[in-house]
Amino acid sequence: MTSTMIRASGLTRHFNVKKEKVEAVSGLDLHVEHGELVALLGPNGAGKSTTLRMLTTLLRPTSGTALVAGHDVSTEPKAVRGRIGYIGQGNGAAHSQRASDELTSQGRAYGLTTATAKTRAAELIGTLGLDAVAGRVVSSLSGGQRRRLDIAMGLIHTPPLLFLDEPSTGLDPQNRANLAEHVRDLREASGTTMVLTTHYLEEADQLAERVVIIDHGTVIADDTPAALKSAHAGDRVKLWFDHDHDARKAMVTIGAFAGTAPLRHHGSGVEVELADGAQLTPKLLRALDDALVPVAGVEVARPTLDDVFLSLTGRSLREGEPGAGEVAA
Ligand SMILES: Nc1ncnc2c1ncn2[C@@H]1O[C@H](COP(=O)(O)OP(=O)(O)OP(=O)(O)O)[C@@H](O)[C@H]1O
Repeated sequence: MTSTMIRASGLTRHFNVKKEKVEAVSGLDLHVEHGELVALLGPNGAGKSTTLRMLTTLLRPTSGTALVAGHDVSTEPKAVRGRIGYIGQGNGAAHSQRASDELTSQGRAYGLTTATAKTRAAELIGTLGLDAVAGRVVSSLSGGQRRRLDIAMGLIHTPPLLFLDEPSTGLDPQNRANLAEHVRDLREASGTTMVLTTHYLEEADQLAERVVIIDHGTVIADDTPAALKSAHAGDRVKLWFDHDHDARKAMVTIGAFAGTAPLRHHGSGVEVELADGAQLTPKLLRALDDALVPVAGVEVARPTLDDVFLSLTGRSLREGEPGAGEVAA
């Protein structure tokens, strides 16, 4: 049986910055069912954290409504807070308590008895792979361990709904993968509904069952990663040529072959989007051969969520990252 965990309608939040109105979130709608793992994905400043802060009652909406775990965030904030866990950006102050004690204290703060808090802390230490460091002071933990402790802190009172604001920001790829694995295990073991924000495309793709893409404070797409990719992006075929003039010549053949499919040209590389790359690439190579354009290399890649974002907005989520949008030679 499913039931609605979050129902937000027309959620809006403005900020006044030096007499100018910043519309951080504008008319955002979001539904999350019990047991789902949903990622809010979007570029910097898209409004993900502001959305999370409204859903967790840390910030009042300017307008719109949100029911979270059955309660209204504006009129029943206390009831909402008792039913959720929230792991914000940069939690985990450098406390001098031992990790296990920190967790037990947090449980006591939520009204658990000492015995229950200790049992629950031990369970979470096990699930999150913190056994080896449970007796160490929190300030001595690594970034990845600290982040897992943050998650344990957010789950100590066994909330049915957990919010994680950019849980893996600042972690290296290995720790990011490790954290993702723990989040998945936790969810499988407990059935906790989870909503996380991220600007890591791979994280959203691999971890979430549903990805809600946010841009300029509003939802621009909402579906499973696979459905988003098949609806908004085809396969990416990258071709390399020995000379720039070959690449330019190839553009003519490819343009005629692929019709209106988007083309990107960078130096001696060309990128083309084909609905079925596996089937059409050999035909494309034959067409280039017939046109006497020698191809130096080819690669067919399945679309990523970045391709989806690009197709929806004309921008890359990776803008600003080295090599973004280029076809490497
Ligand atoms: N307290 C605030 N005062 C003024 N402007 C704010 C405040 N909080 C957020 N904003 C602005 O609202 C917009 C959305 O910010 P938000 O932090 O929600 O984005 P985000 O998607 O979480 O970005 P990031 O991925 O960088 O964390 C940004 O333009 C930001 O500068």
